[in-house]
Amino acid sequence: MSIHDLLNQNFVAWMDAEKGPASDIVISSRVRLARNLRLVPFPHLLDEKRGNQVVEEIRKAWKKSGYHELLAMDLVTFNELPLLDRKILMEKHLISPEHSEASASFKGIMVNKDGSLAFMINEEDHLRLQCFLPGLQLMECYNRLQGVDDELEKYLDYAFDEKRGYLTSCPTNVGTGMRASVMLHLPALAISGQLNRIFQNVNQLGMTVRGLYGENTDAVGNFYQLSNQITLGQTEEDIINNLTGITEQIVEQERLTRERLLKEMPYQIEDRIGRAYGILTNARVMTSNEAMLHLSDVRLGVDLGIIKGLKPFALNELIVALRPAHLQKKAGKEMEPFERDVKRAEVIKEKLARYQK
Ligand SMILES: Nc1ncnc2c1ncn2[C@@H]1O[C@H](COP(=O)(O)OP(=O)(O)OP(=O)(O)O)[C@@H](O)[C@H]1O
Repeated sequence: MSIHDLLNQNFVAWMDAEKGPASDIVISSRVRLARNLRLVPFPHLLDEKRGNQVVEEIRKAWKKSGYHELLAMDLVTFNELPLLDRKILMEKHLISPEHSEASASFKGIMVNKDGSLAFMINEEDHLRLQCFLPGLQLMECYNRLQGVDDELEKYLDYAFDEKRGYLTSCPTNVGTGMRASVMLHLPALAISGQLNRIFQNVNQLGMTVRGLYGENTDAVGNFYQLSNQITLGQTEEDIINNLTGITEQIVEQERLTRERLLKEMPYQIEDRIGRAYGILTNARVMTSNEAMLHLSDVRLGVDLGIIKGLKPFALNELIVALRPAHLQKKAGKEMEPFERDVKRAEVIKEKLARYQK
C-alpha cells in the first residue's frame, strides 16, 4: 500500500457513519498509545542523526514482523512528504497540527489504506500508535492497537518501568500511555445552553474536552473531543469503559434534548435547518468556520429526519473536503484565502447536489 492512495481520496475509515454505533452523535472514536525506546532521548531532545536511528529501529521492527495489520501499512518520513500532503493528513485527523508542521527526516507516519491505523513517529513520543473508527467503538480501537503494540514490542525495546508503566515524554501520559477519545456532535445541548454544565461534570470525572483538532483548537460547528485525563493507576480497560459510559450518558442527553427542542420549538428548529441548507446550496463565498456552523445544522436536520436523502457519511466527508489543504489538492494549486472561500462554496454546492441524487 502507498500513502498516496490515502492522500488522493477524501474517505477515511472514521467517516463511515453506517458502520459505527451511536454515529448520529459520536462521529468517531480514537485510541492512542504513547511508546518510547529505552535509553533514547525523547523526540524534543533528538538531533537528526539520533532521530534517524529511531526511525530505522521502527522500520526494522516493521519489516521483521509478519503481522497482518503491519504488513498493510506504509512508512513515510516527512522530508519525503510536501507540506500540503502533511496538512491533508492533519485535516483527516490522522496526525496532530504540530506534527504536520515538521519536515525533518526523523519525523514521519506509518499508516494503512483506510486510515484506521496511523502511527506518528517522533511526535511528542517516539511512537504514537493510533486507531480511528466510526461511532462509539473505543474498545474495538484498543483491541486493534493492542495486537499491533504486542507485535512491535517483540522487536522494539520499549521504555517501561515495573512500577510506573510506560515512560513518556510528558509526565501526564506515564502509565498506560493511553488517550481514548470520542468526537461528539452536540448541537442540541449547545442550543439549549447545557454544555458548560455537562463539561464541568465530565471534568470532575477525570475527562477533558477539546476542540475539533484536539489540544488548543476551537470547537467549531458544535464538534467536541472528549478524552481521559488520567493515564496512571487505572487499566486501559477501566479508562475505556469509563469513557464509554460517560459518552453513552451524553448521547442520551443530546438525543432527549433534540426530541424536546423539536417538540417545543418545531418552527424555529426547522427554520434554522432550512436556512443553513439554503445558504450552503446557494452561497458563492464561504469561510471554513461559516461552513462548519451550517453543516452542523444540516447534520442535525439529517439526524432528525427533516432533511431527506443526504447520508451522514457524506457530511463527514464534506467536513474534511472543505478544509484548506483538501481544497488546494483538489484544485491542484496553492490558493489565497478568498480564492479558497470561493472554491469551498463551489465544492459544497456540487457535493450536496451529488449526494442528494
Ligand atoms: N475521536 C477523535 N476522532 C478523530 N480525531 C481525533 C479524535 N480524538 C483526537 N483526534 C485527533 O487527534 C489529534 C491529537 O489530538 P489531541 O491533541 O487531543 O491528543 P494527543 O496528541 O494524543 O494528546 P496529548 O498531546 O495531550 O498527549 C488531533 O488531530 C485530533 O483532531
